[in-house]
Amino acid sequence: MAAEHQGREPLERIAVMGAGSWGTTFAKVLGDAAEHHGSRRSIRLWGRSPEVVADVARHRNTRYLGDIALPAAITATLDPAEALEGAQLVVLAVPAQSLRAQLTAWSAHVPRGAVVLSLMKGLELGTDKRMSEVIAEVTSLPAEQIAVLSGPNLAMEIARSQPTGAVVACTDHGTAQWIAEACTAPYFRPYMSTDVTGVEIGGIVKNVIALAVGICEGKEMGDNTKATVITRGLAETTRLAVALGADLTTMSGLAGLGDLVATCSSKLSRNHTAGRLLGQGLDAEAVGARMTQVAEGIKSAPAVLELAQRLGVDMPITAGVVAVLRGELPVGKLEPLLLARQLKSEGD
Ligand SMILES: NC(=O)C1=CN([C@@H]2O[C@H](COP(=O)(O)OP(=O)(O)OC[C@H]3O[C@@H](n4cnc5c(N)ncnc54)[C@H](O)[C@@H]3O)[C@@H](O)[C@H]2O)C=CC1
Ligand SMILES: O=C(CO)COP(=O)(O)O
Repeated sequence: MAAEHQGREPLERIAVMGAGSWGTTFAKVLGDAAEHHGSRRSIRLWGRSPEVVADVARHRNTRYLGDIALPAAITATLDPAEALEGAQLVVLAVPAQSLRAQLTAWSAHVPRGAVVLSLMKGLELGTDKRMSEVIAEVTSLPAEQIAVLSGPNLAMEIARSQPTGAVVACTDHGTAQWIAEACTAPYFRPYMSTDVTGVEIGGIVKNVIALAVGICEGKEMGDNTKATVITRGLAETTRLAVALGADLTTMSGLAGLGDLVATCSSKLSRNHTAGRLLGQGLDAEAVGARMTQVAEGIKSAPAVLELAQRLGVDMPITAGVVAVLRGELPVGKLEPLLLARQLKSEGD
């Protein structure tokens, strides 16, 4: 089926770089999808922990996914070159701030014809680049070989085969379709888009807004407050996305509103959890020490704010979260600061 698009061959050899909660879960999606379609597929998962790699050989990743069974198509290795050899699709699922260094080390092993798919939801500190931009810089691959996937995709729910949607975006529709077909599983429904910027910005900024909603929860505020932060959070996400050339409709889709709602309401979300701890009075350092998995919003928030300021985009919730993270604003002052802003029309 995939061979019908752009002359691409069926997707049989995949490397997934990153054996944390999302990398492992997405590998499972790809394995279950192949099984469902009766296709042959080899999925090589690269991990940096010998314990995790040994566990995956027993079809488990207990550290991240408890007793969930992994499909037989998944094998694991500590050797990035072995994972990448012959891969038609290279899936990246490491923390955003570590991507540039890791991909630089791996890039000689990325097959030239491969498509690289980012699962990451972070903005690079210091450059304010999206992950697709970092991938393009490091690998020099053309845009039609770089794709992103985002949406309301809390890994643990998907690992338990609970149904969800997602968006695969690539400037080349055929590439997006090739990937979407390859990851369509009975519980996973991808949609396609060519709006790479919008899909990435939705995923990046919702983590910052989830920190803000978590703060509200930590301070035991009610649902009106949280709904207001979510809605105005979507407004500032949309302003930034549109200023960067994204499509407005992406923001009301799964990678915009969908992911924002999931992350801001779920106890499974690491960003939401980190926000709750901030709201309870812990400082950013203490929160970081408590987290065992990446909460991308903590590092991405200052980059989002810098990007917005450079573009002249007003992002008051993001600015407040950054001030709290930097220890410049006591968490108790965030609410009065946001409420005391000058009156404006809702559409502005
Ligand atoms: N977990 C989820 O529900 C979802 C996560 N994402 C995104 O996927 C990306 C990866 O997230 P997760 O797999 O959840 O993270 P995680 O914290 O569960 O796992 C990260 C993995 O990267 C590895 N790693 C490699 N280099 C690292 C380094 N320098 N520092 C730290 N870890 C390193 C870790 O060993 C671990 O296997 C993030 O950008 C996240 O926002 C997106 C959708 C859902
Ligand atoms: O991106 C996610 C859900 O779509 C996961 O959110 P957290 O990284 O906050 O856990």
